[in-house]
Amino acid sequence: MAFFTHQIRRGFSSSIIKNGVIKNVTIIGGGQMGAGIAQVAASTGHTVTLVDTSEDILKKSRKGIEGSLKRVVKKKFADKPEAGEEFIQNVLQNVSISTDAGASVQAADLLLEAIVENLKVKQDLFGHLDELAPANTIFASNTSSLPITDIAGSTSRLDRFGGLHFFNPVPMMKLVEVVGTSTTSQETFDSLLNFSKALGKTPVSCKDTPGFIVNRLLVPYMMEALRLHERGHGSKEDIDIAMKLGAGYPMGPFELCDYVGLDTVKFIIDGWSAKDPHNPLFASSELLNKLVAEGKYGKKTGEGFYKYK
Ligand SMILES: C[C@H](O)CC(=O)SCCNC(=O)CCNC(=O)[C@H](O)C(C)(C)COP(=O)(O)OP(=O)(O)OC[C@H]1O[C@@H](n2cnc3c(N)ncnc32)[C@H](O)[C@@H]1OP(=O)(O)O
Ligand SMILES: NC(=O)c1ccc[n+]([C@@H]2O[C@H](COP(=O)([O-])OP(=O)(O)OC[C@H]3O[C@@H](n4cnc5c(N)ncnc54)[C@H](O)[C@@H]3O)[C@@H](O)[C@H]2O)c1
Repeated sequence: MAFFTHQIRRGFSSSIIKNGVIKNVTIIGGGQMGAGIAQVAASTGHTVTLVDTSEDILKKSRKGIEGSLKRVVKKKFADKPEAGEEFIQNVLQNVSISTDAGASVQAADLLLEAIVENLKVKQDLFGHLDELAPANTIFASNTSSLPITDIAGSTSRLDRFGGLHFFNPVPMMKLVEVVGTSTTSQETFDSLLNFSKALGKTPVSCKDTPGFIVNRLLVPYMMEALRLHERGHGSKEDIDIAMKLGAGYPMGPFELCDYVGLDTVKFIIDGWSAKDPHNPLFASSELLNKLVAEGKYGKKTGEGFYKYK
């Protein structure tokens, strides 16, 4: 059975979002976040098109979704393996993949972006898709740190643009930060909030401030752990153990940096530092810069602060 089709559902000539209820979702970026969001949206009955730049990347996204679904099913259908397998097939049927963002947005009630954490790249993507997408398609970014207002500025749909910030790993993390700008309409904000609930997540409402709520607190903490290590005040292993056993965190800060992606952590902190260079919370880390320069981005590349199989 074909798990995924490469066909775009051309039967829809344009998005037909009804009463602000999001059903068809196009996700741009099939990395750890995009694939995770696609999985959860498809698992909750949404029709998903996942877009990335190459077939190879999308094949990897598909493998990741299948692997994650198997883990979910192992628990959810522990004593009903056949029902579990059926669930997986149904979810996979809800996901199409494509390398053609313009075509895949034609039927989208929601266009959700989860590509690299770079303002210019995000603006270019949204600016381009704004011209191709139906007028009523809602646009949202999963950015970790960039102002939604700045990203939305590349489009002409300022009232239909917001932030939807998910957490990694998406199938496990319950929170979604829903971000409204000064121009996001109440209707759009409500649609995004209700979509988060439909995914089984708990949404919180955030202002368009750097890092929203979680990252504004979490990223400075992670960076301070790196700097503490650089000052020679603790090994990365000891710092990780300390924060897990002494503060009850599921992962230590070095493990978490590797899990998030060191490239993403660097994009976040460099962006904030450029805007507020004297803020010591946003100071850089030589160790982080070195690892990123070496292409060691953490778990997703097989090595970061730690090595992964
Ligand atoms: C920077 C960004 O903008 C914002 C962010 O996202 S910041 C990062 C936020 N995320 C965090 O802080 C994550 C912190 N870590 C955790 O919560 C936990 O370590 C964790 C949920 C990732 C894993 O749980 P843990 O008990 O440590 O490890 P593990 O034994 O691998 O997983 C337990 C179960 O979780 C489930 N699970 C974990 N990852 C999963 C995934 N990707 N898909 C499906 N299920 C998963 C599985 O059921 C797994 O059981 P299994 O091993 O039998 O399959
Ligand atoms: N990693 C996290 O913990 C986390 C959590 C929440 C939010 N975010 C944010 O989500 C976004 C994605 O992060 P990620 O960790 O999934 O990154 P990732 O590196 O795993 O995936 C990014 C994907 O986007 C694709 N891509 C890049 N440019 C593209 C384009 N123009 N068109 C289509 N696809 C393109 C890449 O090929 C890649 O597959 C970033 O903005 C990041 O800040 C990350």
